[in-house]
Amino acid sequence: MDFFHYKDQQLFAEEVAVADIAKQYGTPCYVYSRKTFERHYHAFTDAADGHPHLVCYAVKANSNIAVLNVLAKLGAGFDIVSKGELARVIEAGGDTCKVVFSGVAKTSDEIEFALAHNIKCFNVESVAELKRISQVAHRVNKTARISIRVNPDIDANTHPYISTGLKENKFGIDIKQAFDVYQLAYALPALDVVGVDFHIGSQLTDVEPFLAALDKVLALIEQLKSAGIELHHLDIGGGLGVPYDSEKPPHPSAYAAEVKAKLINYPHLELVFEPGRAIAANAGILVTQIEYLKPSQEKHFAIVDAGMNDMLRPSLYQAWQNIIAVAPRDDGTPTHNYDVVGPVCETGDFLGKDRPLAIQAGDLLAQRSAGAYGFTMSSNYNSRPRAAELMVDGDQCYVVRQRETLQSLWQGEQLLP
Ligand SMILES: Cc1ncc(COP(=O)(O)O)c(C=O)c1O
Ligand SMILES: N[C@@H](CCCC[NH3+])C(=O)O
Repeated sequence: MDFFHYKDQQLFAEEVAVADIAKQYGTPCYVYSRKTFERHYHAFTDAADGHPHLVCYAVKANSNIAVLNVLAKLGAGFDIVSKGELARVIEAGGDTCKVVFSGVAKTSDEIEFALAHNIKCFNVESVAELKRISQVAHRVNKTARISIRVNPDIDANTHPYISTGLKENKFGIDIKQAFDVYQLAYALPALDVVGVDFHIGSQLTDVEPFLAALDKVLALIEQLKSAGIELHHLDIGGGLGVPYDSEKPPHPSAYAAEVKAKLINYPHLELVFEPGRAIAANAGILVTQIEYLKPSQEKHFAIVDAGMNDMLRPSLYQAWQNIIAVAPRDDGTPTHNYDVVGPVCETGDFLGKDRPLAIQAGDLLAQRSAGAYGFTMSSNYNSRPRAAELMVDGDQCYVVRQRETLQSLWQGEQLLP
């Protein structure tokens, strides 16, 4: 069941017509489905059932506080990468004791803030960071729970910009050095070594790289065990892909089943997941209106009111996301292959290329799979106010972030005296 579906030639988000949302709140806008967020979260918790687990939703995918609140109410934990994301989790009513803190550049201020909120664990990405966490925790008289994020040097077979588990990537500590780093962690004050972590990349469509990384990490766990170091949790990161096009990533249940099979001898090792995209991507669409059609000898352009500042993924990663008509026409309008382009003054400003569409100026389009890394990667480039975010829940639609005002574009800026 897709909560974005057609009824009487009209696209609906749950029980609300997307055209009505666009009419009331304007375009471009992001429209999310609460039920989809809930279903995707439960896909992970159901899949992990039978093994101790915690699903820490990766806040970076979609950090709207209504989204975080929906997940917090289901008992989710959160994977954060900044003080700002932790502040959002707190604002959304999330339980900070279920927060894991990833990222290569945690500042002392961020570490102190996270300690004050008693987070579950720091996923440590370098020896220098380990020492800093120890120092800060010692200074504020707290114990920091830590896990080493290892870099297993596994090719995730994904776009190079979102691959994170190769030697040449900046993330994690080389798994070959991990044993020594654990020894160091034991020797440093104010640290409690609780886990191990890896995250090898995003939009993985195959379970094999996860399992290859897991094998390496289980070997490390064994090595640590024989040295008397017993870990409480294993964090396998996020990264599970979604079907944007014809990809066939494993369902969370198939993925978790294979992971659980590997953990058969570790019934007490808590399994932590950090999914972002798999929960959020297909829980949202970006709705945009066609301003102009511009046929040229070479191309048909559909010029829409959403640009790369609203949705960066196609420009940044040449990512493909489906673009569909909100009200498909059956009035004989010809179908052409359109480049769907935005208003931003960049040649790379497009939502999709060569899309067969039967459209007229003024029509509404929806870009699918826009719930993850859509609004969170948006900007004010070209002084464009960021789009509104709306969440549908059954037959209700709520504004969960208002469209930015013009004044907000220069808020905090100052003229010289
Ligand atoms: C450490 C970490 N955890 C989790 C995620 C979430 O990844 P995804 O959205 O692919 O599930 C990311 C982003 O790639 C990440 O860097
Ligand atoms: N921003 C990326 C995912 C990056 C994940 C963060 N490590 C995307 O849109 O696909």
